Amino acid sequence: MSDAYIALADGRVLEARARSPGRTRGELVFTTAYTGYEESLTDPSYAEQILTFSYPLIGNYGVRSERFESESVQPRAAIARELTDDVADWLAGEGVPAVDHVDTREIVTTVREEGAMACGIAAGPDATPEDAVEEMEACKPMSDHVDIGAQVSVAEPTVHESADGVGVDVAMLDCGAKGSIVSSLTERGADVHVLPYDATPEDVAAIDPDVLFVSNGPGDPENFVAAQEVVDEFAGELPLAGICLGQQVITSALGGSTEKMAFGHRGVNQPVKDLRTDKVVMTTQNHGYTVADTGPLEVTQVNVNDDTVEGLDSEELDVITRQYHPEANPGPHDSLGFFDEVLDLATSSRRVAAD
Ligand SMILES: NC(=O)CC[C@H](N)C(=O)O
Repeated sequence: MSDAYIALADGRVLEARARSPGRTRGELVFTTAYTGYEESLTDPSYAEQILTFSYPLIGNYGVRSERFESESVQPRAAIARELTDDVADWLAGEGVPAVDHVDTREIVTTVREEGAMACGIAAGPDATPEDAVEEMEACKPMSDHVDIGAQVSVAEPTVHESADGVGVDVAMLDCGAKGSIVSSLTERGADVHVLPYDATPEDVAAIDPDVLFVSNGPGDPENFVAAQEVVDEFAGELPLAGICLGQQVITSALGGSTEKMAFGHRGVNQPVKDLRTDKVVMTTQNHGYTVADTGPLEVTQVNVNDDTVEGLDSEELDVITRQYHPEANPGPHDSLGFFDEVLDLATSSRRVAAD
């Protein structure tokens, strides 16, 4: 007998097995990643979403906190064909509902055909289909989470110093930053000054940084109004860099725009072509919005599957951004050189300014 229910916005209720009890709701999305489940489940960009794994077995190499991207589990719930006890116990300990023994192919096909949608879950001995439907009906569209940054950002500025400093100071607007983005910069010798998502231009100026970096983050990039204002203030004055939501926020701030995709890109084998070299690399991705109008920025990289914007640069404004995740663990690491380019931008523009 089923003890878990998944209610979809199209009216269907799927039966499942409760692996971590509770009731919740969120935007239903899927990832095709077959590895990196600890990283995905702690990626702040999944806030307010219910994450379905299309790979059938999740948890086969345990759970280790060294691999976490943040301190807590970020999606509101997890769905898989089969979750190991390691993952189920971890999620239960964190109070995050999880279900398995469900046909995840049906969920993936539905999301591919109908788009990311409202979803409700009820799991546990007393769960009913009506509970799941009630949750689904209370689910808000992602763009209605106007202050989602507050859920995932640091509350106070935090400095991550590099062991082998090269004298580069990065001011990072933390819109829900993954730990690997910070460590990819400190490993290359940068000191990273992490600021709350709603930091002011004065907060950034006080650091006197060599580059302003906008992190990844959850939800609709147009809701990150304060970050857009900071970018607008420093455009042309400081080099700008960003990943995922960071690319979207920088583009909007400079006069471009973003739009919601039908179901987004979430996985570890998204092919990206660099238009300058014609080289294609494999990338990890997790986004549901995309750049629609690039404003003053030049498209340097595109997705081979659907031509969406993957990389933007501006020599004039000293901007370099990526829609995908060069830092992703466990990988692929084909595009890690992005962080070297960010540091080059920070140091070369400083030299020019000093001349
Ligand atoms: N990983 C991210 O930064 C995601 C950005 C944004 N929330 C999107 O879904 O497109």
